[in-house]
Amino acid sequence: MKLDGKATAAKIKADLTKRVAALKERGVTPGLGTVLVGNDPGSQIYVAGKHRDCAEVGIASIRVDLPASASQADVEAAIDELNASPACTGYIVQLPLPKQLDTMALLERIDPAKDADGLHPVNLGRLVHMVDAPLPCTPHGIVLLLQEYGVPIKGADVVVVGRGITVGRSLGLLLTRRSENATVTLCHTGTHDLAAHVRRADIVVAAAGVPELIKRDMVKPGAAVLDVGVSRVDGKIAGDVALDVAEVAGHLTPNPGGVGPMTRALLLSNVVEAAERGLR
Ligand SMILES: Nc1nc(=O)c2c([nH]1)NC[C@@H]1CN(c3ccc(C(=O)N[C@@H](CCC(=O)O)C(=O)O)cc3)C=[N+]21
Repeated sequence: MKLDGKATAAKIKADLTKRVAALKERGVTPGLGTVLVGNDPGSQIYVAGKHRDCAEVGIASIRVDLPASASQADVEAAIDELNASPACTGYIVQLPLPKQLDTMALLERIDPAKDADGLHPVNLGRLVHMVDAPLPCTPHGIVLLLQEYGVPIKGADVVVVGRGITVGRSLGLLLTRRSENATVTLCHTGTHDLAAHVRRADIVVAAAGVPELIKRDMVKPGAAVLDVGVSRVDGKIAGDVALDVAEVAGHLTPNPGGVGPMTRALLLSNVVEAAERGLR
C-alpha cells in the first residue's frame, strides 16, 4: 500500500486554505518568510516550492536571499528584520548554511513564536516537556501520514535510522508521547547490527541520508517503511530505501511524493497555527 504523501498533503492544504480565509476575515494574513544563504541548487528548489505552496493556500510570502559570502552579522540582520515584521507570522532559515556561519547561534536568534520549522531550542525543549509548541515538520508529517493510512502506532516497534535534529531525534520524541505510545529505537552510524534492529520493526523510518541503506532482506514482511532520504545521485533524488523493499513492505512511501510533500504541508500548518495563536 502506497503511503501517498502528495495526496495527504493536498488534504491538509485544503483545510489550511479554509483556515487562512477565516484569518483574513479577522484581519490577519499569515506570512511565511524564508532566509536562503548561497546558491545550492537543491535548497533553491525547496525554497521556491515553499513559496508556491504559500500562494496555493493564500499565505503571503517574504523571500530573503543572501549571497554565499554572507557574514554572521548579515544573516543576524535578516533574522532581526523578520522577527520585527508584523507581516511575517512564521519563517525558516534554510539549512544547511555555508560553513563560515554559526548555525546554532542563528537558530537561537529566531523568535520562538515565529519558528515555522519547530527547530528552535526552546520549541524542541517544549517538545521534550510535551507542552504545546510548533512541531518539527518532517516528524509531524510522518505521524499524520501513518494515521491517515491507519497504520497502528500505539505499541508498535519503530526503528528510526538517523539521529539528525530535523528528523530522527525529534521523531523519537514525538512517537514516544503518551498520545502516540510507540516504542522507538534510534539507530545511527554507531549501531552495531542495523539489520537486526530493522528486521524487528513494525515501522521503519529511514532518515540517514545514505542511498539504499535499507535493503529488502532487512525489512519484516508487512512492515511500514518511510523513506526520508533526499540525497542526489546524478541529479536525481535518491532515497534511503532500495526500490525492491516494495516487494515486502506492507506500506511504503514513494520518493518523491511521500515524506517531502508532507514536510512542506506541515510547514504551512505551523505558519497558520502561529497566526491563530496570535489571535487567541
Ligand atoms: N530550515 C530547513 N527546513 C527544512 O524543512 C529543510 C531545510 N531547512 N533544508 C533542506 C531540507 C530538505 N527538505 C525538503 C522538503 C520537501 C521536499 C519535497 O517536497 N520533495 C518532493 C520532490 C521535490 C524535487 O523533485 O526536488 C517530493 O518528495 O515529492 C524535499 C526536501 C526540507 N528541508
